Amino acid sequence: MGEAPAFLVDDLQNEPPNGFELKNGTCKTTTTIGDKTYVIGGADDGTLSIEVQIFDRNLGEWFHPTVHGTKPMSCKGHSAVLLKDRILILKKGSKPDDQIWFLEFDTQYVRQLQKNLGTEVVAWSKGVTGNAEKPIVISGPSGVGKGTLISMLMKEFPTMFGFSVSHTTRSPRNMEKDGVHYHFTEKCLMEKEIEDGKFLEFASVHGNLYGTSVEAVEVVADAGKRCILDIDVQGARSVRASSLEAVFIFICPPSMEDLENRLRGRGTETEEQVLKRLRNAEAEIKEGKSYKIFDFILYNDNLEECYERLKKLLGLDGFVAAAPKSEPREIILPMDHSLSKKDDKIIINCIPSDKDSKNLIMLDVSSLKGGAPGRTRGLDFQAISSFSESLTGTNQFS
Ligand SMILES: Nc1nc2c(ncn2[C@@H]2O[C@H](COP(=O)(O)OP(=O)(O)O)[C@@H](O)[C@H]2O)c(=O)[nH]1
Ligand SMILES: Nc1ncnc2c1ncn2[C@@H]1O[C@H](COP(=O)(O)OP(=O)(O)O)[C@@H](O)[C@H]1O
Repeated sequence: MGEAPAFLVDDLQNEPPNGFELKNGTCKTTTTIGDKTYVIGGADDGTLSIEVQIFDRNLGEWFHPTVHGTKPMSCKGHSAVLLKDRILILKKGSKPDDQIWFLEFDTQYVRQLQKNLGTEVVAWSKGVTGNAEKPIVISGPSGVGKGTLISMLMKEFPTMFGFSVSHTTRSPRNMEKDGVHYHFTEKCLMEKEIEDGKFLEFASVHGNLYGTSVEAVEVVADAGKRCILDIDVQGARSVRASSLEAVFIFICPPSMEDLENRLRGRGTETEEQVLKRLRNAEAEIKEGKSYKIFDFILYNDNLEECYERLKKLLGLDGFVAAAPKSEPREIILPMDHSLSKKDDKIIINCIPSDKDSKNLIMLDVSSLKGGAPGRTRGLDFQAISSFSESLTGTNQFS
């Protein structure tokens, strides 16, 4: 709860329209939803983040909501447009990949947090154009050949697939590099990050903590690649229960004897660790074969044959590795622009710097996907030089 500056209370009690930019030099906007006005803007305390305050018009009181997600860095100004369950923020004078953000106030993620915490919650997510392909979850007992198959796939299709780098509290093996094979971390640090909602899933496996951070999956999609997750059966179950749509593949050994030989042959575990992994393998194989979690089971008997079957089920048999995908389209929003909204289309009217430039940009928000704690994907941009009468001239934010 806090005191509002007098000028702000005056502004707010006059019921400003949504998207209203407060004229006090603080680059703040207001958006009213029911009895609450969300004031969004750069912090006045010299920090580089955009702050959110809520003015409850009924009570005439201010409060700070609990803020989740990745916060945007401060900017020279922004515009705000109210959508169904989130506020679209267009940052002015920012880099193309940092212009569009969403402040969620009524998404499923926010509602769940509100229920758990019993406080007012908002969550930030960054807006990204285009969609991500469904991630591929690969599971199976230790030593079955998951890592080997994933390496083969990434080697043959380097521009198509990216690996989700998990966090783990186990120690690195000889050849393993931090940030490449795993993010090697401390238990207390990882537990704190799990509590902060930074993990999509986590599990205790063979006596260590492993987990997939939301960021690990998002950075792969940001690079325009399909994400591969190498996680245990418990983790696969958690992802299956989450909102992330994925393809689930279980890799099964031809026999326990083969599994034992591979594990021992790899020579990366102590005898005690080998025995623990073999004990856990029995339950994992039972669950994997039950088809409750997995869409496909692949038997890794002959490695080359198994790899061919993996490629086939991913639609890659006979596929010639493609040239790198083109860079995502980018549009630079000028500092000076005005906005209008009709249905799911937002028209950004740019004040042109030269007369030949296209001065209308249409932002389509009809197919938004995802959101906090990750990115909001599915945005589409189109530069247009003119637009139909029915859309221009409106200056309403609804
Ligand atoms: N739940 C979960 N399991 C993971 C994650 N990363 C790795 N694992 C699983 O943890 C288990 C042990 O992995 P690791 O220590 O690399 O040993 P390896 O499987 O014998 O190579 C394997 O079943 C992995 O699939 C993760 O982020 N989440
Ligand atoms: N089909 C196979 N036949 C024989 N050895 C295999 C096969 N697939 C993998 N291996 C070997 O088994 C060991 C374990 O494979 P790895 O990919 O590390 O398993 P995981 O990642 O599932 O723990 C490695 O030494 C690998 O070279």
